[in-house]
Amino acid sequence: MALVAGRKTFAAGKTLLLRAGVWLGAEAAARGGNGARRFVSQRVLVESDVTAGIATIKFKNPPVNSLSLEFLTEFIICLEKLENDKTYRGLILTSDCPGIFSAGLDLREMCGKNLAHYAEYWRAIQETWLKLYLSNMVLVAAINGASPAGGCLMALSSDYRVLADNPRYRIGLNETLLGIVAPFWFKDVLVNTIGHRAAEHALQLGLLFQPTEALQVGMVDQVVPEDQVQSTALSVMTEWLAIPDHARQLTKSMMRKATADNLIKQREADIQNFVSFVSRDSIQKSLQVYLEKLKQKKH
Ligand SMILES: CCCCCCCCCCC/C=C/C(=O)SCCNC(=O)CCNC(=O)[C@H](O)C(C)(C)COP(=O)(O)OP(=O)(O)OC[C@H]1O[C@@H](n2cnc3c(N)ncnc32)[C@H](O)[C@@H]1OP(=O)(O)O
Repeated sequence: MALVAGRKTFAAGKTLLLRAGVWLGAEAAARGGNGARRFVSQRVLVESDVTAGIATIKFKNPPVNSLSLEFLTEFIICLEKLENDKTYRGLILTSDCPGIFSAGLDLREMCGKNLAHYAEYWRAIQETWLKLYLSNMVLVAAINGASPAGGCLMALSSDYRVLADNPRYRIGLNETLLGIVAPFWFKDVLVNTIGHRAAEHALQLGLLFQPTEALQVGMVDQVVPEDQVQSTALSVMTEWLAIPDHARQLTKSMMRKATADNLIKQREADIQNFVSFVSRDSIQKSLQVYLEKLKQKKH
């Protein structure tokens, strides 16, 4: 296993520093005789079935798979590796943390840090989304836990969503409940998925949907018993992979390009908006109060 500290070049000529300990070597994979490979990185587990051309990424950033900068850095590297390796045509996104798909953005990255950190963090969030949303692979989200805000965005950026039937696993863009605002591109993805009226309702109220409601509003495509999430994701994937890649990829791009371009053309302005919004005293206070509430919930 190669443990390195290095630099990763992102769009717009910017760089994101890789933290020491980030895994870089696919060669670290344990290779089975049956075409199965398993890549191990600290926060992102990649299992793959080479014969089927399907990889599974399991988020492994306990306790709640928050999208910390370190997690995002590893995740982007894994995504790039899979995207560039023509072996893989399909990718399943799921969680290794029981009961949580992802708690969304890591609130600690947005609290009490300096402006340069907020900018670096937001660039990584943008990069993650663009890579997911525009992936040439078929993406199926096997949502095996709670999926608020940024966690929901990751699921919404997939091509198909299977959610475990557990009323505790709520999904939605709940930003307003934190006193913050979902950025326009989160909103665009939600509108593309559930339509304008339902999105307006959900976004203003910060609705987190239980599985049956999420299915009803079109936020997920299927709700299945918890122990069938992975097998259902796999059979959906097989169905999607039966379509010729070039035709499906061009169609996906036709459907998604305008939404992605909307961010790409104003990435720097979007970063500046985020930095000035999140660094306001009132927003810092809201986020701190929210974090404190989460902590106190236990006691
Ligand atoms: C003018 C317009 C300009 C616009 C500019 C942009 C504006 C900003 C846009 C930002 C968009 C934000 C997107 C987001 O994703 S924000 C994050 C939203 N996430 C949440 O609200 C989820 C919060 N968490 C929970 O609800 C629960 O933790 C959860 C259901 C996920 C799990 O519950 P469980 O009971 O299992 O676990 P705990 O609540 O006890 O949590 C365990 C510990 O984890 C900490 N925690 C939880 N969530 C987060 C998080 N998102 N970030 C960091 N830390 C988190 C929690 O505090 C516990 O910590 P301790 O063990 O230390 O107490």
